[in-house]
Amino acid sequence: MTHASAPRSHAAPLAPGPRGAPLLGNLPDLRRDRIRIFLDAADTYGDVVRFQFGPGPKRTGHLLRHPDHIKHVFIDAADRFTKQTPGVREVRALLGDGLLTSEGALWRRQRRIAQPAFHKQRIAAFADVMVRAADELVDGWMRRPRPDAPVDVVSEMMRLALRIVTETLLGTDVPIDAAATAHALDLILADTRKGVTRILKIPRHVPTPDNRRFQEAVAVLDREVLRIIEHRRKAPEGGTDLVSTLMAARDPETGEGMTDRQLRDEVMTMFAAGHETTANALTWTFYLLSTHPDVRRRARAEVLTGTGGRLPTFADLGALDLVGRVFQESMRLYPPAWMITRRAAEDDVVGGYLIPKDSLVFLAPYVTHRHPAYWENPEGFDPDRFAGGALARMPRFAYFPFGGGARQCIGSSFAMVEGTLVLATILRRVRLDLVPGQTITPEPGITLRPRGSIHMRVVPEPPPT
Ligand code: HEM
Repeated sequence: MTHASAPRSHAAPLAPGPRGAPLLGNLPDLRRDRIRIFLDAADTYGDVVRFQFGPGPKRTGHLLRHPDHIKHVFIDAADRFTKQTPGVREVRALLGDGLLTSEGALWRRQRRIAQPAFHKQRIAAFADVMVRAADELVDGWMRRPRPDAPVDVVSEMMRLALRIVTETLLGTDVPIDAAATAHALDLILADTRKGVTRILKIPRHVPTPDNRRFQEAVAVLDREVLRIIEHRRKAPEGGTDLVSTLMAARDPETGEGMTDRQLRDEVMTMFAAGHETTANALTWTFYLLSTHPDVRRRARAEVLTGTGGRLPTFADLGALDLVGRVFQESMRLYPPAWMITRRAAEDDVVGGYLIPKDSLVFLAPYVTHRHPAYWENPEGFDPDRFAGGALARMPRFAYFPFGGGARQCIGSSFAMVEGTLVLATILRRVRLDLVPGQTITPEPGITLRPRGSIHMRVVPEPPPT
């Protein structure tokens, strides 16, 4: 079996795929349950599956499951694929032309400017903030009249990750209106989710009730982001946080700084991309630990021995091997960026099939992370599958929760450190037990959230000795 992906060829056949309705193709099915349809289609048709959302290549999408095909799109043929996709068009209404959505020379310049804020030393300096924020979250739970009353882990993790990203990257002690921000983001994400698969596209400027609500929510976030920027402007020169770095950056050719609009787009991007994803990963992790008490017990034991019972630090990360693997395995089963999309800028051939110019490719960590050729018992939660550097012995893109190539997540190390330290800090003091009777299902939007809330009871652990 060969998975080599050759350059353009018009002789290549179209990929197989499920038959759809006459006009809308597979769109009605995908609107119903994208995850199930993708998994079933890959089982039935193999590593390259074609979906049709209407007539023409623009309404054609290819699910690519094989690690070599993922590498082809991210690395080998990266210049043949763009981010001109429905998802990016939707999030651009909020993020403008920030790092996640821009392309070409603008993206290259912005990435170069932002990169130093994510160097290992910087992340080490953020570790204390991450641990303190998580420990204070537990303090808050314990101070309630009934400390063991259930909490909604979805919103608690969102609040925590929002605090961490604002206090570290955005370098601000401006109190963010967390409730208003979370509400606005919820609304925007829900609307964006609908937008990607909406059959009838209504332009954003048409004042429908949905569009009005969307614009109001964007205005709430704009207000918070502008507060951060104004606060930075008033601060003395020479801050080392990301916002200061972006403000101080000068174009080497023109000597010009970033416009207010560009600054707003970058801060909004970090604000949104820097907390939604990590919060979802943490939420899924606590859910999985509550359903696998043996793993939870082992992870807590590691926290206590690895740190001697005190609060964890950046230097402890090496001793938190299992905790890190728990986070990795949780992102295998529930990758927050569950599907990454690109558009073919020219005809290409992947796995022997034609990928016509203008059609889409779907790289879905959710699907590849369950590829039966690479993962034993793919639906099982088993952090030990990552033990002993197992990942290094697998094909590079069998696991890719942070994407790959030049557009790989800039915050991946930040997120791994945050995930591991937050888990260790919380596991040290409490256990989160799933309140029975809830049906937990993933909701595939731009990110993979649980549908609704997840209520969990906070159970204090014996104090570390
Ligand atoms: C568990 C947490 C996270 C996951 C799973 C995740 C996932 C991803 C993925 C898959 C991409 C690539 C998207 C694509 O190729 O289209 C990406 C890009 C990006 N992520 Fe993350 N991310 C996480 C955390 C973060 C954090 C903490 C930050 C910032 C503080 C961040 C900021 C960004 C930015 C700015 C980009 C765009 C990079 C570029 O195109 O140059 N992410 N992320």
